[in-house]
Amino acid sequence: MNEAALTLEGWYALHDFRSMNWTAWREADDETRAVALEELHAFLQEWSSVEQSKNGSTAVYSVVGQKADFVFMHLRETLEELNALENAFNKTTFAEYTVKAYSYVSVVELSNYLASGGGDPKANPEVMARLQPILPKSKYICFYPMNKKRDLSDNWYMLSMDERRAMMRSHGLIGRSYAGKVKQIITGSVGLDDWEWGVTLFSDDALQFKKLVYEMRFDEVSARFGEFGSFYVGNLLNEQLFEEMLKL
Ligand code: VOV
Repeated sequence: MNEAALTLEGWYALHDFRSMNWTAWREADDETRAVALEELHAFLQEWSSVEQSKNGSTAVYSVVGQKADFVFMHLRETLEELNALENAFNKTTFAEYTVKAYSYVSVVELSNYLASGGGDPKANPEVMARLQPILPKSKYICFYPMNKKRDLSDNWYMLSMDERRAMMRSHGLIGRSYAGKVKQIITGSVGLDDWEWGVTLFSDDALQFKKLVYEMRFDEVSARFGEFGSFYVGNLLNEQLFEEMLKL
């Protein structure tokens, strides 16, 4: 059997995409809308205190285009916590005015393709910071799921470790040239959701998503083996911006 890459897993991730039912929101009376906004604020504050105590992280973005209106990206230690928080949110009055648009379940993943040194990687604070990342609050987010191809002629999973490592090195070099411009969080989802990875990118310049993804299309690992799902792009929301977005 071919050699599987070794992976390290960190926090579980839930990308929860919602659309607003604007008709119902408009038809709600002022009091109901005020209760709904109050609940939304309480959740945003709770998520931010979880983040401050380093027990997880949450990023909130509006979504541009018709695929959704906003996304909550949550990172938590366990699937139970993710489940509890989505259920708690679904029980709110605010959630009654939202429609589920898409969701993605995965876990923060690092592979050993480019790993250096021995010892217990989880004893390394830099590795732990990558496995349990505090999500950047950059101006823009880009999310898409992807697979590596398993066709007869182009099957990633039939390549030797050395061939895959060489391609991942080239991938990493391109990625590194975007240091300071784009931050990536790769989450593995084999056995968890419909695609093999979730790719979440953060940047203060949305054009850098286009430039990075385009450049990677010419790199062998993406050019030959990359298969991509739908792309979601959005703008950072904080409590104030969320309220403005919901204002009628
Ligand atoms: C912002 C830039 C950036 C940087 C620096 C970067 C670097 C790296 C390194 C060093 C490594 C390998 C070790 C590890 O950390 O796991 C990876 C791993 C991975 N990547 Fe990446 N990637 C980036 C960015 C980046 C993008 C934009 C994409 C989407 C590809 C595209 O064509 O749209 C991507 C995908 C992945 C995936 C799916 C994996 C796991 C592959 C596997 O088979 O296991 N990635 N990636």
